[in-house]
Amino acid sequence: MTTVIDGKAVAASVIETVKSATKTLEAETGVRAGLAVVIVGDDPASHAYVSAKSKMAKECGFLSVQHTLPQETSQEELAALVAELNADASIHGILVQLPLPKHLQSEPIIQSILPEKDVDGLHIVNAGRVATGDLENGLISCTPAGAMVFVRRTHGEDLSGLNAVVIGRSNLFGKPMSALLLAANATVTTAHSRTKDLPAVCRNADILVAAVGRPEMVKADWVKPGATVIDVGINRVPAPERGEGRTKLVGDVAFEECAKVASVITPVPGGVGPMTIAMLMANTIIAACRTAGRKPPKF
Ligand SMILES: Nc1nc(=O)c2c([nH]1)NC[C@@H]1CN(c3ccc(C(=O)N[C@@H](CCC(=O)O)C(=O)O)cc3)C=[N+]21
Repeated sequence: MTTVIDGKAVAASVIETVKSATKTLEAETGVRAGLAVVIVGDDPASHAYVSAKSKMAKECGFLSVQHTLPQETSQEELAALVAELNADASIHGILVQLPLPKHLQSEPIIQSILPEKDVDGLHIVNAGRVATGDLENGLISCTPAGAMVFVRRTHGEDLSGLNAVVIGRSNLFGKPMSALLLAANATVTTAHSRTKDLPAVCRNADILVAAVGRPEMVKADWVKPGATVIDVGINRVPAPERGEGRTKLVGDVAFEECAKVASVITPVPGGVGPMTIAMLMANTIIAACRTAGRKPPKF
């Protein structure tokens, strides 16, 4: 039987841990975890994500602050807001929603966030800690951190002897995901668009992670029988079967056919997506615990 991972349920269990750690931290130290989310412009999809994050932060018991800046915000104005949040002791986590409007450079903004408040895990210091296998002192990027929760709940902490293949090599996901799997002792291949015979490489994977951004690219004959398949793709595609002009979300994995071969698989929606938001909350309580000199919870 194939297990379809319920990402919403796993995310809910992460959120429960965050809630109780938030209560304990406040009761014992008086420190209330604080998350600031910054959004620039009026892209509707970005606004939907940001409201979901702010709402979840409130549910966790955090101080939740949202800064909505107009489309015409300048680089200097955005940098000034980040500097203000860096200096604000009530804020433990800062997230600047990406992508930024075209006239703004995201890289200098992200690198100006204090690493200890970089709950997105995108600062070079946090990326470097992951790359060097130091998973104790930094903040780990939310989507790979969430995917690793699925991997740990399926295979345990130690992946010795298992082959993992990550399709995708972005700084946002593929590279940190490969580093996390390697730190857990898996034998890791990072595959990408230039990889020769990608299906054959994938068939070698006990753990196959797809993050390419191509709808339903991974087919059943790419999957090793009994493998764990984690789908990180979020692609909006036309769904004429649901009515004219309608769309739906699909992953990078052809779910129905791959589910017949895999032993564990994540769906889209309802897989990795909800975990990304849950791990943002996890990073915020981790950051808050550290500033208060408390040991953060494990996820
Ligand atoms: N600084 C920054 N950090 C991010 O982490 C970040 C970002 N910018 N920009 C945009 C992407 C995208 N992202 C998602 C989070 C949750 C779902 C999610 O919960 N998806 C639901 C479906 C939601 C729907 O129906 O649209 C699911 O997969 O079940 C998806 C995507 C975070 N991102």
